[in-house]
Amino acid sequence: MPVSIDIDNLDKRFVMRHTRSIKESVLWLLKGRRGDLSRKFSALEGVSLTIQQGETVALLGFNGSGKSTLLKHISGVMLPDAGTVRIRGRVAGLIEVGAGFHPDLSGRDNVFLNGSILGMTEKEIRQQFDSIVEFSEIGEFIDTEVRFYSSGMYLRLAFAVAVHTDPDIFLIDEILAVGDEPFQKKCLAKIKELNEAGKTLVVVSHDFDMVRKVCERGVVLEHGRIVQDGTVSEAIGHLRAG
Ligand SMILES: Nc1ncnc2c1ncn2[C@@H]1O[C@H](COP(=O)(O)OP(=O)(O)OP(=O)(O)O)[C@@H](O)[C@H]1O
Repeated sequence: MPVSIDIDNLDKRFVMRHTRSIKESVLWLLKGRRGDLSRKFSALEGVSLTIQQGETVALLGFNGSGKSTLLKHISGVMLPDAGTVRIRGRVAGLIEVGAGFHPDLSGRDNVFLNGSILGMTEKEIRQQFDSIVEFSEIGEFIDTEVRFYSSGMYLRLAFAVAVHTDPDIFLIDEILAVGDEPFQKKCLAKIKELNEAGKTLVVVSHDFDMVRKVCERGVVLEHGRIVQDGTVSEAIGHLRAG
């Protein structure tokens, strides 16, 4: 199987922002602004991961362990401080509800906007449009500005567009949680269908039941480092053992 995602020695550091007391700030100014008021910390450190085409991978870990940051690097919306991420094929990501949507535009216009961001041509979007709207079950709200959508409605439209882009790699961050149960079931069935067609899937979730249903491999992150990489059951076992 060819490699789908190849991550080598990835580092990402963020500035830790602190609110400072007036006294601390004045002292800092009096000392000639010496020293740094902000501290950096590593959200990802030396992360290397190779995912083959067609694999289903869950990124697991406690809050703040770096899962979403890693997914954002795979999707390309975030750039590393060091290391490389190599991707083979088209990536579609459901990473933040509403990302890639313009609030002042209707659902219809956003399908075209989002579809083109995800690499579809206008002709492809026109051909798929009815099927996208049908999958989303948005109905007549398709001509409403999306600022009036509920988070579940956003998800429905975003998911519908993403699966119609024919992605080679599908990334999902937690957001299925905002869908109601029937829609979640429909999404899971669609995800399975994509995987059976040989697509690669990377999921970030705290929902172990869902993760067990869709993923075979489990990668556990702890303080920005990979501490376990095996079957999804082994990964969940590792987390439960604390
Ligand atoms: N844009 C950013 N600027 C500064 N710090 C950030 C930024 N994005 C994430 N972080 C920090 O990086 C760390 C990892 O965050 P991340 O969202 O990747 O964790 P996570 O494992 O997805 O957590 P959760 O399970 O809570 O969603 C956290 O400490 C977070 O505060």
